[in-house]
Amino acid sequence: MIGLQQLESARQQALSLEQAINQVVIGQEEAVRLIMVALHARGHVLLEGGVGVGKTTILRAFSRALGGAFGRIEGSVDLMPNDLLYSAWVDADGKPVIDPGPLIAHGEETAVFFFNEINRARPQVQSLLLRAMAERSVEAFGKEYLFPHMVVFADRNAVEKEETFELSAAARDRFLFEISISRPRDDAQRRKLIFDPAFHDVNQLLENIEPALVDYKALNEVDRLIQKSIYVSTEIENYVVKLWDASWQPHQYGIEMADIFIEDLVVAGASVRGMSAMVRAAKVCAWLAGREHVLPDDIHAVLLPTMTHRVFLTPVYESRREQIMPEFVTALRDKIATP
Ligand SMILES: Nc1ncnc2c1ncn2[C@@H]1O[C@H](COP(=O)(O)OP(=O)(O)OP(=O)(O)O)[C@@H](O)[C@H]1O
Repeated sequence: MIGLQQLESARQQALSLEQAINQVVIGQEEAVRLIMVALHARGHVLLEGGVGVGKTTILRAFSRALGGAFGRIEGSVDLMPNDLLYSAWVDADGKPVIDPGPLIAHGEETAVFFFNEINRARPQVQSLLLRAMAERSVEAFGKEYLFPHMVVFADRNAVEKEETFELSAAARDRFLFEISISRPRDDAQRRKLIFDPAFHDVNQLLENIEPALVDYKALNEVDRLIQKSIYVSTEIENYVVKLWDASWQPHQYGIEMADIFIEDLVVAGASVRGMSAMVRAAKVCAWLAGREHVLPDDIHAVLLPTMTHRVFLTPVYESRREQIMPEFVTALRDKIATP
C-alpha cells in the first residue's frame, strides 16, 4: 500500500517535471517523454539528431529539474580515456596541478552526463564510458568514484562521418533507447525559436525551471517500485516474445516492406538485454499513464527507440537504416496480432 501511494506521488512529480521541461524546450514533446521514461527506467540513451537542435538545452533542463549535476564532454579524435578522469596543468608558480575530469568532477551528485559526438572518440574512450555506465563507478587517483544516480546521454553526429569511430553493436546494445531529436515541425514554434530572444540565451532560459522539482536521488527506488508493482499479463508476454522472434526472422512472420528483400534484411535481431529493457521501459509508460498493468500501447511507445539501434542490418541496407528502421517497426506492429 505504501508502495502504491509512493508511486502515485512520484508519478505526479514526474508529470510536473515533464510539463516544466516542455515549457522551456518547445516542440520536443516526444523526445522529452522518452527521456522521462529512460530516466525512470534508469537506462542510458543514445541521441540522434542534427547540430544545434536543442539537445544540450533539454539535458541541462532535466538536470536542473532533477536537482543534480550535469557533466559534459565533447568527443574528438585526440581525446584519451584519462581526459575523462583528470586534467593536468601548470599553475602561475610553475607547480603541477591535477583537476578531476568531467566524468568524476561532480561525483555522486551527477544526475546527467552528456557525451557529445561520441563517434568522434576512439574505442578506448568509448570503452571507459561503457564501463562507467554499466558499473556506475570508475577508478581514478587510486580510489573508486561512484555515480549511483548517473544517466548517460551520448550523441552521435549523424551528419559528418569523417574521422569517426562508430559504436559497435555490443556498445549500442548498452543503451536503453536511441532517441531522435529533430527541428520542431510546427511553423509557429520554429519562428519562436528563431525570433524570440528568450530562446537565444540558454542560461537565462533555464532560469524558468524550478530547481529540484524531482529528487534525482529517489529515481533508483522509484524504478524498483515500478518494476515490482506494474503487472505484465501472459498475453502481453506472448506478444513481446513474438515481436522479438520477428525482429530476428521477419520473413517467417510474413513481414513485407516495399523495395526490400525481407529474407536478407536482418543479420541479428534485438538482444535479450534489449527486450528486457523494452519491458522495463513499457512498465514506466504504464505507470506514467496511471495504470498498474502494461497495455500494447505501452509496448508500441517504446518499440522503435529500443529496437532502432539494436537490429543489425545487412550491409546493403545499413546505409538506409534511418529510413528502414521506422518502417520495419511499423511493419512488425501491423503484422503481429495485438492482444
Ligand atoms: N526546442 C528548443 N527549445 C528551446 N530552445 C531551443 C530548442 N532548439 C534549439 N534551441 C536553442 O538553440 C540553441 C542551441 O541549442 P543547443 O545548444 O541545446 O543545441 P545542441 O543540439 O546541443 O547543439 P550541438 O549539436 O551544437 O551540441 C540554444 O540557444 C537553445 O536555447
